[in-house]
Amino acid sequence: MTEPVFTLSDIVTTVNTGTSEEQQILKNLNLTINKGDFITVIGTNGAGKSTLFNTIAGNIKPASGQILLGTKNITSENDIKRTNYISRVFQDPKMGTAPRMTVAENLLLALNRGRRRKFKPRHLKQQIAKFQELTKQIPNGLSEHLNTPAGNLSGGQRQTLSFLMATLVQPDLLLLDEHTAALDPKTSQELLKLTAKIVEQEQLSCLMITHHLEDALSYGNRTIVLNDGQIQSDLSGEARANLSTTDLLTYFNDLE
Ligand SMILES: Nc1ncnc2c1ncn2[C@@H]1O[C@H](COP(=O)(O)OP(=O)(O)OP(=O)(O)O)[C@@H](O)[C@H]1O
Repeated sequence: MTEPVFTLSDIVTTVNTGTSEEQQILKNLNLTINKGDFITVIGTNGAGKSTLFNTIAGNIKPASGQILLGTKNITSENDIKRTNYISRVFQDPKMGTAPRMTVAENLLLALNRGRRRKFKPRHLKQQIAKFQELTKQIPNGLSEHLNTPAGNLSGGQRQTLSFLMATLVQPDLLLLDEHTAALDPKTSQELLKLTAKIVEQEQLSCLMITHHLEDALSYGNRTIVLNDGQIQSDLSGEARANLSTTDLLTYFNDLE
């Protein structure tokens, strides 16, 4: 039986509230995310995808509506508190890692997420073998750079590190905000494959924004189409399996 891990009910998100520029971005949006759902999110520029993620992560407080984590109402919890159970990977490889800390130190930081633990060199030593295994999963040389500061990594290596950090301690919800868009095609596909592997292995619940319709259909078990601040379509099962990218493109164009 499926159980909701995250529920958005009647979410209204406005920007520039109280000014003449006030604008409703999310318009009574409803979404239920079940345990193990890997949902790809598509939509035209300005449809509200980033605003949806900002609302889920607590960066923007909705004007109305309710956000539930399981059965717990977290609508008023701030973004910092939500990092204990929501992980996010951004498009920009520079976000999500500490540039002056080494790869291994960054991973240790991620391993200690939500725990009050002081940083000690012996803790790092205890984890090195694990970190080596973890980084070896992708053939981009990250495993040979455990002692390199994150700021000196290539974009692909740094984004892999961000992704591994986001999933090292299992989050209740993983948000992938076009996390492979800034990478070259080969590196992008490698990271997408690693994403699918880890999401499945760890049975993570995940939302992934993408502009690649092929990726939107080939990864995950559900695709939602966002249009003008609402979920226009929620595709899964046979309906999704039978859809080609051409069908989806037509569909997509109909929205504009
Ligand atoms: N802080 C803000 N102030 C004013 N307008 C905003 C703000 N945040 C978002 N918007 C507007 O809300 C709309 C939705 O933006 P959002 O970034 O969520 O779209 P998106 O679907 O992620 O687009 P893209 O694919 O281009 O990244 C856009 O019209 C945008 O200009």
